Amino acid sequence: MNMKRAFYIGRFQPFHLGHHSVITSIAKEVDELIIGIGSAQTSHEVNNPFTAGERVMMIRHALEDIDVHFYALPIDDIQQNPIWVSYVTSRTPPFDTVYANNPLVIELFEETGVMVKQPPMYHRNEYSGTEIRRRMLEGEEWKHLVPNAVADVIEEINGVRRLRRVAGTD
Ligand SMILES: Nc1ncnc2c1ncn2[C@@H]1O[C@H](COP(=O)(O)OP(=O)(O)OP(=O)(O)O)[C@@H](O)[C@H]1O
Ligand SMILES: NC(=O)c1ccc[n+]([C@@H]2O[C@H](COP(=O)(O)O)[C@@H](O)[C@H]2O)c1
Repeated sequence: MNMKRAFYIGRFQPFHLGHHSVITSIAKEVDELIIGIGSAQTSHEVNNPFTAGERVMMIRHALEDIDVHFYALPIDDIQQNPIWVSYVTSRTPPFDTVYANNPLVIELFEETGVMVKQPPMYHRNEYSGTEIRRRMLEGEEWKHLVPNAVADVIEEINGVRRLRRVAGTD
């Protein structure tokens, strides 16, 4: 069995339609996709409102329509960048390709000889976690920027109220 397996990491605070588009494209190129849920230890912060478990739930429901076998795995941050790639690979199934746009992620993987592909950005001004959290805080429309399943999860966990409370605006 020679599976083509790739790794894609983000904080997914929240998982939005930009991520969904990237994963739809990657799914056409690989047999399996490992989705790393980065900074898994953080939640209840203005820039990181959702827990790792909530982000697992968002991804699981949002990808029900996508034809790829995926693993969504929470990955805590560590203090030492030089050993981060070993740390990641010790917690994931083996993979041969990384898809990333984060410059540090690209640098760390390329230094260890892993191939990194940079997916194109989709409507980056709107499909952005920062923009979606801003809209939630300001009471503006945001649900059209995430898969319907993600909007449902955020409603179930009362995510907007949490964000406003931790921001001190509620
Ligand atoms: N609109 C988009 N199109 C394609 N890729 C995206 C888009 N938004 C984010 N990405 C990529 O997805 C990966 C994970 O991103 P991340 O979870 O940090 O989302 P983000 O929208 O950049 O969040 P934040 O604004 O909170 O930093 C990164 O490699 C990032 O560059
Ligand atoms: N030393 C480390 O723990 C380390 C190094 C590089 C990236 N990361 C994580 O990878 C993720 C990258 O995702 P973003 O593209 O959403 O920033 C983040 O959660 C970031 O903290 C962690």
